[in-house]
Amino acid sequence: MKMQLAEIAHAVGAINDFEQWGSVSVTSVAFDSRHLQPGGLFIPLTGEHDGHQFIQSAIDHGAVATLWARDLASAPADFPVIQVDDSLKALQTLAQYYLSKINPRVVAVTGSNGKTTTKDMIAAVLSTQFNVTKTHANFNNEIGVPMTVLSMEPNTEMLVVEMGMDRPGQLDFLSQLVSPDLALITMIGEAHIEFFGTRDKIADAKMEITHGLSDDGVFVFNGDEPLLRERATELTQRQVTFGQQGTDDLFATDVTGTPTTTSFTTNQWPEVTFTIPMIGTYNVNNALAALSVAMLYRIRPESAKQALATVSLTENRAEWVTSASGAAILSDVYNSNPTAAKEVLTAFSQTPVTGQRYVVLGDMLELGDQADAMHASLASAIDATKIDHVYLVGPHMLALQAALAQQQPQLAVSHYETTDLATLTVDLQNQLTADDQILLKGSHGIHLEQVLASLQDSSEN
Ligand SMILES: CC(=O)N[C@H]1[C@@H](OP(=O)(O)OP(=O)(O)OC[C@H]2O[C@@H](n3ccc(=O)[nH]c3=O)[C@H](O)[C@@H]2O)O[C@H](CO)[C@@H](O)[C@@H]1O[C@H](C)C(=O)N[C@@H](C)C(=O)N[C@H](CCC(=O)N[C@@H](CCC[C@@H](N)C(=O)O)C(=O)O)C(=O)O
Ligand SMILES: Nc1ncnc2c1ncn2[C@@H]1O[C@H](COP(=O)(O)OP(=O)(O)OP(=O)(O)O)[C@@H](O)[C@H]1O
Ligand SMILES: C[C@@H](N)C(=O)N[C@H](C)C(=O)O
Repeated sequence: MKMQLAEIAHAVGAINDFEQWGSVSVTSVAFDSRHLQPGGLFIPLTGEHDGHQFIQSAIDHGAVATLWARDLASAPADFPVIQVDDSLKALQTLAQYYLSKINPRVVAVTGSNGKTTTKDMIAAVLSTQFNVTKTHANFNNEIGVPMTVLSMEPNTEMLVVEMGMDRPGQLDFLSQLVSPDLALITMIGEAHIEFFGTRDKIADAKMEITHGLSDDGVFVFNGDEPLLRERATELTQRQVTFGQQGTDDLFATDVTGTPTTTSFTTNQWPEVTFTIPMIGTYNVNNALAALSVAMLYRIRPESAKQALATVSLTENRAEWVTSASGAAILSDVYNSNPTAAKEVLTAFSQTPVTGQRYVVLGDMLELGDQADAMHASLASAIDATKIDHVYLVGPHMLALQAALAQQQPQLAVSHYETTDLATLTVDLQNQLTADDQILLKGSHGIHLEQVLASLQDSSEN
């Protein structure tokens, strides 16, 4: 971005006299002082601590100005300050102003699973024809979405923004903030069901992404999900469905896979075989979502094919890496919930291996009073004839351990507390050989990425 401080001050409704600094040029924003770039505007937010206390760090990292939601007397002397009532609201207001200034077409993506993967795929296919800005990593909430908007270069033509939620009303706010031209829902699972109770209520909350959709906008969704089909009938906007069934506008045919790629054709372009660098039929759905957007924005299928084949994906989403001992690790450690865990367990169990197949499953969080039943249900995706040892982490996984003991008593199963990742790591390091493969899957809060890092670290093995 490139704006003068006077323009920013007017946009956010500054309550102090900023005129003396009006010509200061701002080229980026950051809410973490450690991420400030020279020319940046510091936006102090309040988390466990108050961000205002890091103003000197922000200045040291190159900040040329700061928002300030505290008394001016506490602000740094002789430094450009824009005083506001609420810095988070100011961030969001500034983003809305900047969005109207750049005026890109906006594609908004949500869903219980697949948001980040689909966002990356959509950005890849659109980038063959447009200047695209997309959400960085998983920046998808009331802080992440405005940060994404403000990361746009002035020549941005398409903004692909991921929207997350774990409470009703959050997507309504985010959708109204960016007024999408295209709203997309990948699927309805069980993520954060603790705060909703049923998948119906999750579907209601996900549909909020259409609240900011323009009248001539388009709603794109997984047509294989009845909860979405029935809710889509209430919309007046144009709709496009994708999925694996012949009733969808865009559906896959002839799906084939290898451990590292999945290929498919579609009803819309039967002569074109698409290949994605990912395991799992579920990722075909993410690619179909992206191809639906490509179709709507008239991207040539050959261009979309090339873009998907070389898509740059966010790490730790069914990503193959190698352990220090040479074993193949399927890292799916960013997050977990029942649908996601079953999908990746099924895909992993089908990959050819010369050695052993191991699975590490961390607790799935935010499932509420359904947690134990949902953890036990993973047993249906674990086949003792294909998996040699299951390592479980967390209190909820005790329910799965009990289910496996009852249903497949011959299967080797170990359980660890969430505070016991070091012991699990040593046990795995002692077990893994170059012929083996291992799946790591668990909720963000279980931090299996620590186990992953240790397994990859040759100095530890
Ligand atoms: C409020 C905030 O800023 N949080 C960020 C903060 O975390 P924390 O509270 O621990 O900060 P501190 O108390 O340490 O510091 C307070 C502030 O001071 C800043 N600061 C600190 C030290 C320093 O030296 N200099 C500083 O300037 C600091 O940055 C704070 O602003 O810091 C963490 C580290 O930087 C951030 O990770 C944290 O950011 C939170 C998680 C956040 O929301 N970040 C967004 C950009 C984002 O989109 N993050 C996504 C995850 C979003 C997510 O979880 N989505 C859910 C669905 C939506 C749920 C929604 N209800 C929600 O709450 O998010 C999903 O399922 O996908 C991401 O990073 O992946
Ligand atoms: N279409 C899908 N259907 C079911 N599961 C999926 C799908 N896409 C991805 N997953 C699973 O969800 C995991 C997370 O993928 P991704 O990060 O793209 O989703 P997300 O919605 O952004 O997740 P989060 O909300 O946790 O950030 C994947 O590693 C995979 O296990
Ligand atoms: C990443 C964050 N949005 C999330 O899903 N947190 C839950 C509790 C988790 O850690 O899985």
